[in-house]
Amino acid sequence: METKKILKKQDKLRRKLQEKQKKLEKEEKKPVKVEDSDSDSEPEVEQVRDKKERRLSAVSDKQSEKDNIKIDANEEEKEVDDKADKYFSSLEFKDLPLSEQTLKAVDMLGFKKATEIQARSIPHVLNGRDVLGAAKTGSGKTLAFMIPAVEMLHKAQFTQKKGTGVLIIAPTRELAMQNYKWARDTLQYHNKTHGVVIGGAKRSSEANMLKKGVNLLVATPGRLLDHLQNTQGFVFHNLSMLIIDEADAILKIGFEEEMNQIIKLLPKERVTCLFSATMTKKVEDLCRLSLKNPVLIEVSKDSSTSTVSNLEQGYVVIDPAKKFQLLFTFLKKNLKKKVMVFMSSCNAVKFYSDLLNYVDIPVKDIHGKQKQQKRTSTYFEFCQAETGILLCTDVAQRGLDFPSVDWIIQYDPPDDPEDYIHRVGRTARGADGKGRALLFLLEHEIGFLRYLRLSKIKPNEYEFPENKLATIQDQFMKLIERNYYLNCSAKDGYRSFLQAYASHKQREIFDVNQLDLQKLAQSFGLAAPPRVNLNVKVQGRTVRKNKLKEQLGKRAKPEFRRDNKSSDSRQFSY
Ligand SMILES: Nc1ncnc2c1ncn2[C@@H]1O[C@H](COP(=O)(O)OP(=O)(O)OP(=O)(O)O)[C@@H](O)[C@H]1O
Repeated sequence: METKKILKKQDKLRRKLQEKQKKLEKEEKKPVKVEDSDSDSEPEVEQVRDKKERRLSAVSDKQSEKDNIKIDANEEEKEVDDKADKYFSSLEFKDLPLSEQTLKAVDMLGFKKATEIQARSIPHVLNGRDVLGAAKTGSGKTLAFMIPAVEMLHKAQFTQKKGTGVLIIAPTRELAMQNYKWARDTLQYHNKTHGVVIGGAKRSSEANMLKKGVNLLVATPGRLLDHLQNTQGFVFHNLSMLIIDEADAILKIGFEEEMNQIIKLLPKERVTCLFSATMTKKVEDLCRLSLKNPVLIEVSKDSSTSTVSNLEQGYVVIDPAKKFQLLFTFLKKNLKKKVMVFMSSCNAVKFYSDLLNYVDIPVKDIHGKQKQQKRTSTYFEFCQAETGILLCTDVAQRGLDFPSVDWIIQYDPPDDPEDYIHRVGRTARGADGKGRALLFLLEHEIGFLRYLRLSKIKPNEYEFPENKLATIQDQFMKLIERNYYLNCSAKDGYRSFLQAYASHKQREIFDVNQLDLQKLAQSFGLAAPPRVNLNVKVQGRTVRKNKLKEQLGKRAKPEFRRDNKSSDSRQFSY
């Protein structure tokens, strides 16, 4: 019932978007001759494709990850082409060889023109080519694979008996649910069956559904492998299309082994589409394993920025003791906006969520330690909300399409520039999406800006005058001192923050030894840093640095349990 309500609301939002899009098109038509740009762009697309294809085979010739990155970086420096930033292509969906049912569904969704990534990849997939795709956040990658997937089922006249014809694998449960929603929308005028299997959901009802025959299946890797291996009557030998969404995130989370096993179990004769924001060594390995002679489609590769142009981004250098004060002041001023706040650990999200709700700043939270039901309902609630605050870990960083988010706050730093891009990509989505992002940095973390710049991310420095910060620190500390529950929660949050910090990917910048623990504790409302059972340096006292790093590193290892292969337990480590 709830899902129906949500879908209605989302349809309303989509209609709004459609109106805006029409307006935008009208404006676009004035200065730009679409026909001209189109006729120019065709050969260019081919050229780009040839070049990329050559590069892809070079990659499969076991070129090292390092070399590959170097080549890309050099090209990026040379070719600065902002034209690649345009959102829509000149291709209309009606010009594609699509079934009436799919065209009707796309029309119902309010879409007329294909985005760049859609225009470039749909024709290839329709022709049965494997595709390796990359484009900026919010550029419409989902429909780029969903439309040909649905068309394939239609053309092959898939019946329920034939079982699964299309399989879409996504890294997180929320992204799987979102993909499933797109699948349902795109399939609404076809008579094909569809379903979703995700960790945390009831396995037995999923198994029953699979036995009946699910033509288009969306899944997270752990649960999928479980069904592939253990669900009798799950027919997947007719699989014709495999889609791997956010491949780099799937591997980053730790699903490499599952993915290898899944690929081994699936029929070899199929079309495969793999979408990935970054080409890491692991993604290359997965490409080699799963794709056959793919077309590489990269949109906006040569753009001067890695983030979308409608995004205003800034950073602020903040004293750790004032971090929460700044967050509080910001949220208080933006209660009528839609804001996402990223933190580095589940316990920190939990603490700040408890605290803010306690002091009457209503916030929702999403993190990997919650039950799936709670995660799902929060996800849908925030999708529907026109305003509101969501505190989250990186579990909400990838692919999620929350409509109209105004602000992305990175209260704790991301792991790397890619994570930065995905976090800020939750705003300024779609053709006319606008948004703002703010990164909190401590003094010793400023070096991270250099990494961001290398990845073509150039946030501006923002300043927050101290006298404008809400004077809440004393009350905050008193509250944490007196309230037993909040006190325990604060200590857990503090410990988890430290562990996350100590396991940071770029430890030379995010160096745990540089943290002023006294001040850090204050940002959790604690008068003194709690014992973490580690010899952490407290204000200037250096304590066996190497040993500390070793200990922190050991303790801070992700909580992945190798023995729990069949559930998506790794998602809980966020
Ligand atoms: N052809 C289109 N015309 C107008 N809007 C579109 C079109 N295709 C997609 N959109 C809108 O763009 C938004 C982003 O789409 P989508 O979630 O597929 O992006 P994405 O590229 O997968 O982003 P991310 O990298 O963050 O996962 C959606 O809200 C969708 O409604």
